[in-house]
Amino acid sequence: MRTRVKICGITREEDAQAAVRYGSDAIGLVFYPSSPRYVAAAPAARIAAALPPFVSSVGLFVDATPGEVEAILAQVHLDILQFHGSETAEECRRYGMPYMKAVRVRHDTNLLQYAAQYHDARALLLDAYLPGMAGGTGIVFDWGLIPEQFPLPIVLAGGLNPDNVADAIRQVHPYAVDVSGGVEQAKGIKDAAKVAAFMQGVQNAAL
Ligand SMILES: O=C(O)c1ccccc1NCC(=O)[C@H](O)[C@H](O)COP(=O)(O)O
Repeated sequence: MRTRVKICGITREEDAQAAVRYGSDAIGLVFYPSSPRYVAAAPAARIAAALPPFVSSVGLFVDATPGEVEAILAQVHLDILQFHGSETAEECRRYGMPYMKAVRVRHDTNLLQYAAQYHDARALLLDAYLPGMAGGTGIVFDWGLIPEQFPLPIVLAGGLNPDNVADAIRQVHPYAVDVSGGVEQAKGIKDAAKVAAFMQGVQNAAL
């Protein structure tokens, strides 16, 4: 099965269209006001509405209140929610929508315990741990910390780029890879050539 791709931190329609053009399966919209990749509801709604069928819109939240999430859901078509903070499983479930839980991995992280806790998540997104940063770090974590047998689909994130994504796929065999900084020209602004190179890297993993 082909490794799926999510390009996260999309703030502009042209970047979403480039992601789609080069074969991304999903785009991520960051609704975390402290992020340099934050996108407000109105442009996010336009970006999501312009996606073709079978390309998913993922809404990313970091410890947002239910009211904040509901306000986005009322305005933006989202296919799946991504919780990137310290949300409990109960908090992730409350919207009745498919969700992914991000886990920031460090040497003492018990990933199997997270998988049990968030057993109804569609996937666990594994990202690098960096104190003081919720995500989008551009840092690669030690993929050797991921158990070979894992009960949930894995979305591998953290410092992926066109040069390392094939190795990442060959080593981890994730369901999907997630990239933000590795395909940017500036924070929140994607680089179409890097997007194309990243997608080529994903394909190269299968060669
Ligand atoms: O992108 C951000 O600024 C961000 C801020 C807070 C939480 C999550 C954030 N981004 C998440 C992602 O873009 C991806 O899921 C992932 O972390 C990949 O980022 P990168 O290492 O830059 O490829």
